[in-house]
Amino acid sequence: MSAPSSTIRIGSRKSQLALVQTHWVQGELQRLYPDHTFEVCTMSTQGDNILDVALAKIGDKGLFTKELEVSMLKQETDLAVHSLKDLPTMLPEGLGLGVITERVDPADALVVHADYQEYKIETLPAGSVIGTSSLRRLAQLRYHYPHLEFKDIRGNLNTRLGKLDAGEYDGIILAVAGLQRLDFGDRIHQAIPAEISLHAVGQGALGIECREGDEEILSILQGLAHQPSTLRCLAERSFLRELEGGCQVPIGVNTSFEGDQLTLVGMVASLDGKRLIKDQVTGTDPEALGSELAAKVREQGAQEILDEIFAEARQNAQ
Ligand SMILES: NCc1[nH]cc(CCC(=O)O)c1CC(=O)O
Repeated sequence: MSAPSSTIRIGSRKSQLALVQTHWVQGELQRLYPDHTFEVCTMSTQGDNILDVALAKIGDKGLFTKELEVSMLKQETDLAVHSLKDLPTMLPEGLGLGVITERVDPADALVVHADYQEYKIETLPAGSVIGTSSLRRLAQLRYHYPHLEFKDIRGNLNTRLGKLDAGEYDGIILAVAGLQRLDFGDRIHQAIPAEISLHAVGQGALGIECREGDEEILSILQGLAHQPSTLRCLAERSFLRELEGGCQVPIGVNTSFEGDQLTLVGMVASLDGKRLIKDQVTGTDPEALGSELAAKVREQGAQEILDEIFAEARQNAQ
């Protein structure tokens, strides 16, 4: 006789993007394990409740993950689906990153107002107003295009596109992945080349968190594993962890495979866009690549840039 089927509870934020991602995971797991029942439990996180504050200024790690984590530790849910880039590199005791799914395009995208259709990021006229809430996008774009103006933008995808179309911005920068997942792929005006904007650590992949040592859940999650995406994202996360950066620091990466050789490109930039330190390493051990690259950019002054940003964040928090 087979074991009685059990119900596995999946925690998710309530945002549209989170729900699309969670329902995709639920569907895939249900297809792979038809004898189990997969149930979605939605909850609000701290990050969802402070939509009108400039996120960058909050700078708290785990803003979008804490409530989901508490519920797993209380055995109320069994796993949580995150955009990997929102998942801190250090997880609470008792929890771990169970699996990384196949990554979609990790690039950033330029979305433009109707009057700016003729331009690309590299041809936008001086003074064009670009909306972004990401320090990483801001610092890199300022570095390459000091003649553009940058304005903070918050809210979910619909809100942001609405503000753009209403004329508050000439263009905004969003992740290709989020736009595609929410069926706004037709609004992608330009995928910004990696030479201009290195993407966020883990961008475009999902990270599924679960209790450490929960062998049943860990083995179920292996059904969703994607090896190349996992190696790339682990190298990126190792780089970020070594630099002790959260999701709100101007750190960008890019990874690529040539045979079994993984290349990790990483950069740290100052918020004024005046300094940008970028380097790369190649090898096969993702954790080692991340720490090796962190050491290389540190030698070139990355730590000073990060220390300035942390000092300013502490001052803002007072
Ligand atoms: N910062 C919020 C966030 N978290 C995940 C995505 C979607 C892209 C992804 O899965 O990496 C987005 C939106 C964005 O950056 O435009």
